[in-house]
Amino acid sequence: MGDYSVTVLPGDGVGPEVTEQALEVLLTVADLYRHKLTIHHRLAGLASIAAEGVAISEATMQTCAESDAILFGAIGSLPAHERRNATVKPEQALFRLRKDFQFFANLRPIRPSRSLYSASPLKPSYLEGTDLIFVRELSAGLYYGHLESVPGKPSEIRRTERGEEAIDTLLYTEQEIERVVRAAFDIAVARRRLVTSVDKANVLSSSILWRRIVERVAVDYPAVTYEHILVDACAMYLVRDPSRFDVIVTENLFGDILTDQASMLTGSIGMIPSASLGVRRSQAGTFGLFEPIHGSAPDIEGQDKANPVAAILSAAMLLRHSLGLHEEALAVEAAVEEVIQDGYRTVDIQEEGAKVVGTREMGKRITAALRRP
Ligand SMILES: NC(=O)c1ccc[n+]([C@@H]2O[C@H](COP(=O)([O-])OP(=O)(O)OC[C@H]3O[C@@H](n4cnc5c(N)ncnc54)[C@H](O)[C@@H]3O)[C@@H](O)[C@H]2O)c1
Ligand SMILES: CC(C)[C@H](C(=O)O)[C@@H](O)C(=O)O
Ligand SMILES: [Mg+2]
Repeated sequence: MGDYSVTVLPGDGVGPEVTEQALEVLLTVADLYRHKLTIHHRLAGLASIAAEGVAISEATMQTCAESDAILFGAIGSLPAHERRNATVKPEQALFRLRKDFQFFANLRPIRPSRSLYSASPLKPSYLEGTDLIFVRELSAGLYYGHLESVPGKPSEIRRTERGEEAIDTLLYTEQEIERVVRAAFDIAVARRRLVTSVDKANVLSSSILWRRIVERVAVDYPAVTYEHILVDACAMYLVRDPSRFDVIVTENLFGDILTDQASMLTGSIGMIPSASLGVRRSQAGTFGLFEPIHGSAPDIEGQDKANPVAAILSAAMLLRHSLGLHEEALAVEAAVEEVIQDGYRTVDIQEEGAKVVGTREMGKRITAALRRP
């Protein structure tokens, strides 16, 4: 029996709806295995801006720092054009969490369930055997050019004599590349031992450095096969032959885009969880942030339509990676699979003959299916 603490940041839009279900699962599994779980509920994103004027407060950052893990929903719900000129943006909460806690490795597993093959736009024959994991670099690259901590590396729109111009900076240090590449090779050792490094080395300097560092790291992993592929070709292979991949490692923006695309192999973006990990150890694992890869889904907010599976599987990743509770994580994953096999579907994965249920009922059924193996 362990004693753990988790900070919960439900965020905006469907964030609170799916996080409520994930939290119920987490509390139930903790109960089942007799662990003590202390939950700190805090605000992030628009919810925090409305209440405290900032996307995430110092006090909330401190609470996160004192926890074993962070369970995150989603942030941001206004259409981007409505808040284009706002200086305080909900996304800043994520950037702050990722940068301050150095969450450099973002794991996004894509493993289509056989029971959901017909929910995917791809034919089942293309999906068979697909089991891959993205390791997306998360704390550097284009996303961070705007930070004052990177002087002279701007991200801005500026006026010139010829009109406006815009600039973003894609900066990677060799240390930032090496640590995420190493994380990918470490993961591959325990899987099918194939790393695919995705870049745009035919154009970008940052990708040329990235490739060099992959070559250097690979020397330490003689049992792992690796390949380099260009990001545009990767987008094509993900649809043509997804089962060829095992571990895909790539920089921040490429990883953001490719993972939303790859989510459709499972039928919906509402199915894909993620773990954002750094170097800090928690009492039995690695301190991390766990969230679905989807956003606040303003188009379905408040309608009990969001698929809670991505959030629930993120809770499973939290159990595994930050609390070191492997059996408990498997119990959550088995409960999700059981409910799907029983034919329950949220609208995003609905198929002919399926029993379509809302966010709450899907969550309730998964909670009810939890048992100790
Ligand atoms: N990590 C995060 O918090 C995160 C991630 C992505 C986007 N965002 C933010 O979310 C807002 C909306 O962005 P967007 O519309 O481009 O992306 P989105 O992921 O919110 O939604 C894209 C589409 O997927 C659907 N969808 C998303 N999650 C779903 C779920 N659980 N079940 C069923 N359908 C689901 C939505 O209804 C929508 O049609 C933006 O402000 C964006 O910045 C936040
Ligand atoms: C909200 C946004 C900044 C974020 C990202 O691009 O990293 C999201 O799309 C994600 O995938 O977590
Ligand atoms: Mg994204």
